[in-house]
Amino acid sequence: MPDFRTLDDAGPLQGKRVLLRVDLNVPMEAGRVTDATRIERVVPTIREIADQGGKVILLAHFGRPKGKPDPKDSLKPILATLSEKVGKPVAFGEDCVGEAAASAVGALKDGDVLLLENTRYHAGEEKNDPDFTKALAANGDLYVNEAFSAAHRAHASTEGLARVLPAYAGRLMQAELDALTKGLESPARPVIAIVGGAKVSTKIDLLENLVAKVDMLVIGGGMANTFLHAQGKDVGKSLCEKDLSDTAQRIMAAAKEKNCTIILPADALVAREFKANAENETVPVDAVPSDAMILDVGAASMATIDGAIDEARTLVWNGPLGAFELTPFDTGTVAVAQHAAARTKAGQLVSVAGGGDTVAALNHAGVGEAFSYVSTAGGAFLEWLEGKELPGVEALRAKG
Ligand SMILES: Nc1ncnc2c1ncn2[C@@H]1O[C@H](COP(=O)(O)OP(=O)(O)O)[C@@H](O)[C@H]1O
Ligand SMILES: O=C(OP(=O)(O)O)[C@H](O)COP(=O)(O)O
Repeated sequence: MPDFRTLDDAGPLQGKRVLLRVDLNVPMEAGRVTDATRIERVVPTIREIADQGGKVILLAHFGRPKGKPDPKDSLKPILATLSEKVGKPVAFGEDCVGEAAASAVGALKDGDVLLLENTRYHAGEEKNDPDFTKALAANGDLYVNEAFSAAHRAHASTEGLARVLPAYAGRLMQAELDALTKGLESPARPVIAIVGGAKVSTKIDLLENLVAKVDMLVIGGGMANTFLHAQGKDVGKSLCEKDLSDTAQRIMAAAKEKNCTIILPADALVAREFKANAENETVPVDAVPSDAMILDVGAASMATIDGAIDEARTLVWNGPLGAFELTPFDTGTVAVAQHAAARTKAGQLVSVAGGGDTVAALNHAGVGEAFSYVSTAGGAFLEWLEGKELPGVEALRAKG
């Protein structure tokens, strides 16, 4: 039994304005959604509320616009895919608060669905500002949090609203917590974690706790470059947060103390341009040309990672090993994903992966269905794994 209220406790929804926080931070390319998993996973809840005659008002963020409107982070381009998946037209409000939001909400009939523009267009969102929370709450009778993948953020729409409106966990929120608890509460050992991707500064700190929970930690993607730099290697023009060298060193020391083996790439696929089919070569990580970027792990690293997976009985994975959206820099991520999927199918591995881009990468590798569980969450999943209470979930509990 969950220790917070769920949609089952919300009473009749007919005519109610339901503020439904979802995560629509989906991978996009040229204005089109390239992986709709996060949308598909919230559709049942949208339909459930609409079918009961509730007015569904979707709140979501996109990208990191830093408190100001920025057209490149508009949610409008997502509307077509959202409507298609929901199976009926979804209205759009040009702002999530104020007059634009109020009139869009006022125009809703029972069972209608409305998407409001990016909550992060307002500085009050990330500051969890009480006045901004009040402005959001003005358009709802109740609040349902369905955004497990943003629950590690204590923002107005993920945390604040739960404190000012009757608050409930959505079906996906419930399902994610149930599945992760069942799959990973007492994982079969050894446990291997793979952490890659591009959100280095927001994820690096949590590796310090993670090394105490897992037996092996594979570091790939942009995260690996930061560690290679901390080891004194020249990573050329690679995505790398050089000012986080101390943090990387601290994590390597913590891993040693906790007997967690850190696996960094030994070789890398490098290129001079960040584009598909850019001229590329495989080099050892201590021979990266100063004008090149590491865009994927090399073949020797893939073999090492596959070998480590063979020793493990549980895999947790967030963050692609390379820039998988661009061929051939998807090679490492695809090969390792397929290897993990084969081990899972053979009953030798429990594999749990998550994150907006990681899910897209697994689908790209054709193994989205083959993993034991695929979460919509990346950073939130890793924080949950560390044992941290997620602010978005905690706020729901307080209302329980
Ligand atoms: N070596 C690299 N250089 C540049 N970008 C990379 C590299 N490796 C991975 N990435 C990028 O990381 C992004 C995904 O990172 P992140 O957002 O942290 O993952 P998730 O959404 O799964 O949590 C992808 O867009 C991918 O292209
Ligand atoms: O995409 C997300 O997280 P993820 O990249 O960890 O999967 C969430 O929407 C959170 O976004 P944020 O990391 O900008 O707060």
